[in-house]
Amino acid sequence: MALMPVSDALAAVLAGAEPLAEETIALDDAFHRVLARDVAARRTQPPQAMSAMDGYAVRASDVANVDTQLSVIGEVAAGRPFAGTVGAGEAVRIFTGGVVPDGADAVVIQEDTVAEGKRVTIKEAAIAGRHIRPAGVDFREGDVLLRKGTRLTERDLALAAGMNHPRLPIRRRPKVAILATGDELVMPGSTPGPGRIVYSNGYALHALARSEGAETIDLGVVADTLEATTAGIRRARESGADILLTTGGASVGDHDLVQQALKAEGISMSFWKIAMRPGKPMMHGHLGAMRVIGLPGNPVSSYVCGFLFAVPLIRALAGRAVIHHRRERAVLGRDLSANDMREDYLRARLEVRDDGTLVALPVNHQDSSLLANLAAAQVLVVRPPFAPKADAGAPCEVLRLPG
Ligand SMILES: Nc1nc2c(c(=O)[nH]1)N[C@H]1C(S)=C(S)[C@@H](COP(=O)(O)OP(=O)(O)OC[C@H]3O[C@@H](n4cnc5c(N)ncnc54)[C@H](O)[C@@H]3O)O[C@H]1N2
Ligand code: MOO
Repeated sequence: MALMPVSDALAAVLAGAEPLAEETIALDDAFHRVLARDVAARRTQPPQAMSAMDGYAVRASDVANVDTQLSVIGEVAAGRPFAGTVGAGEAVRIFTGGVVPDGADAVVIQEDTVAEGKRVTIKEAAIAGRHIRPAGVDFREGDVLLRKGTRLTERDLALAAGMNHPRLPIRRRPKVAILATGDELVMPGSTPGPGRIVYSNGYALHALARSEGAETIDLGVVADTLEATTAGIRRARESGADILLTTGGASVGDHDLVQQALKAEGISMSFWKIAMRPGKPMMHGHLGAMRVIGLPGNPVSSYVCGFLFAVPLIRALAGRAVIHHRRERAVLGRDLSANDMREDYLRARLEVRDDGTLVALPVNHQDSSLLANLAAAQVLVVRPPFAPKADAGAPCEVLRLPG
C-alpha cells in the first residue's frame, strides 16, 4: 500500500464515527460530559423583577428630589415577597434578591437613606429601574442556552441548574483499550536488563484519552508473538472497547506482528502507512464494531498519532460538536530545510512576543524516540509535504499540545 496523505488518513479514521448512545445523568455527574441535545431553560430568571441591593423599594416619581420622607409600609426579603402595593409617599424595606413589590419602580440603597421608626428619609434621588433586575434579564423560559455537542464546563453546570434541570441528556463515554507490544518493555521502577526499554507510551495515551472524556482499559504489554498479540486483541473485543489503540509492532520488522494478528482476527483494514513524520507505519481498520488504530512503537510517533487521530475520533464518538484540533498561525524561530514527501509534525517550543506574535522554535533533534524533547514541546509545527526551505521569521502553522 502507498503512503496515504494525512488528511485522507484522518478522514478514513473518522468515517462513520457517530456519537455513542444517549444517557440521562444527574447534574452532579455531568462535569465534562457531552450534551446529546440542546437544552432549554425551564424557567425565567429572575422570575420577577428583583432588587440588586439592600435598601428601600420606592416610586421614582416620589424621590425625584432629595430629602423626601416616605412611610415604610412593609418589608421584603429574598424568598418572602410583599403582598401589598407601594402607593404615593410609601416605601418598602427590601433586601438583595427580594421581589420588587407592585407599585415600586426603583430601589434606593440604604446608605442613601435615614430611617426613623416607620419613616425613611431619602437622601439621593432615584430614577425608574435603579438597582432593579428586570424579570428574565438572565434568560427566559424556552431559551436554548446549552447546545448539543457541548462538553460541559463547571459554568455550564451552574447554568443548567439555574435553568432548573436536575438531570441532563449526555452521550456514553467512548471506551478506549490500550495494548502495548514488545518483548523489550519493562515497567517503570524495575531494573531493566540489557537492551530493555522502560514502557512509556501507554501512560501518555491513557491520560490523553481520559482527558478527552474516554474511559480507558489497560490491556498491558504483550510479547512479540502472534499468539500473545492475538490474545490481547481478543481481550480488547471482550472488554467492549469502541477503540483499540495498539502501540508498537506496526512496522516491517520480523517482530512487527500487529497487522498480521489483526488480519487473522478478520480486520477490515482501511490503511497502513501514512505520509507523515513521525508516524509513518500507523494503521487503521475495523474489527467488527471496534475501531483499531495501530500506533507505531516509537514514543513520539505513538503520542503524535494518538493526538492527531485518536483524539478527533474519541471526540466524534463522544458526540462533541467540535472534533478537530485548531491550527494557529505562528512564525518560525529558526531556519528549516526543505521537506520530503512526508508531512512533518515538528516538536517545538512556543514563545509569545510582546506584540502577541507566536514564535515556534522547533527542537534540534526530531528523532521519534526522544521523550525529553516531546515533553519540552508546547506545539507541533505542521510542515506540508515538499514544503520549500523556510527561514526564521517565516509564517507557519502550529497545533498546541495539551498543557
Ligand atoms: N525497515 C524499516 N524500518 C522501520 C521503518 C520502515 O519504514 N522501514 N519505519 C520506522 C518508523 S518510522 C517507525 S515509527 C518505527 C515503528 O516501528 P514499530 O511500530 O514496529 O515499533 P517497535 O519496533 O515495536 O518499537 C519502536 C521503538 O519504540 C520502542 N517502544 C515500543 N513500544 C514502546 C512503549 N510502549 N513504551 C516505550 N517504548 C516503546 C521500542 O522499544 C523501539 O525502540 O519503525 C521504524 N523502522
Ligand atoms: O515515523 Mo517513525 O514514527 O518517524 O519514527
